[in-house]
Amino acid sequence: MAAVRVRQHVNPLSRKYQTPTSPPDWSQIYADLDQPIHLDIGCARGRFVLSMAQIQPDWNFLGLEIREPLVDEANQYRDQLGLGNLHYLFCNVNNSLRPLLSSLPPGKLQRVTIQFPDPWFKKRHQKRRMVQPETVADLANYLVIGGEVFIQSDVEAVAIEMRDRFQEHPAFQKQGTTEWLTQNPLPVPTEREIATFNKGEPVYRVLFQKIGTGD
Ligand SMILES: C[S@@+](CC[C@H](N)C(=O)[O-])C[C@H]1O[C@@H](n2cnc3c(N)ncnc32)[C@H](O)[C@@H]1O
Repeated sequence: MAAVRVRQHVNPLSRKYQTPTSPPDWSQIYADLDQPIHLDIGCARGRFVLSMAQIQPDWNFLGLEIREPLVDEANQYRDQLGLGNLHYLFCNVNNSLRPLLSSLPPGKLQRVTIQFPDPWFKKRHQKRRMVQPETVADLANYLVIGGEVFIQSDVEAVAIEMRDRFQEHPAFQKQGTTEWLTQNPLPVPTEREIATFNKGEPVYRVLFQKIGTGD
């Protein structure tokens, strides 16, 4: 399937993206709603969850992405492959995460990945970054105890900011004793991860576990 061409970056604070996405009827989406859910935030073309859904058919995978043409293309590809445990949703995570999480079957969100989010280097653009304190609080509310959040970036400052935001929340505990994980604990690299590896550049990775409610 030929890949669609889309803008590389969109501004999540622009007026176009301020209407939160309405959650779908999940029973119409997944073949088995009882399976644990893996949420991939900022999934782009979604190849990571596509492979994961094939490797782990006993999980349901949900990719969230703000560039709608990529979501449409990914869902078409999913349909061609007939995968009943994978879905992609067009949304702005910064205003749709909470309504989406609250609509999921309770107790099923077990794994979250946030991988190579757009860095928005300029100070005045940093409000556009995906992992804001509210993002962490929402994930703390809806992940199951023992659930995991895996984050990675090729931009050290972005990785530090994400890591610190999760570390500051009492519901989350960083796993491992080293500052950064040396290996990806998941069996599939993302497209951006492969590109970074091919350039010989470092990746900064952290795994968190939800250990309590944080109240
Ligand atoms: C650099 S790409 C990384 C894609 C993929 N995770 C990877 O590692 O290859 C970041 C993605 O996050 C998406 N994104 C950025 N802000 C978003 C937001 N507020 N809501 C949903 N997706 C967003 C971008 O459109 C882009 O596709």
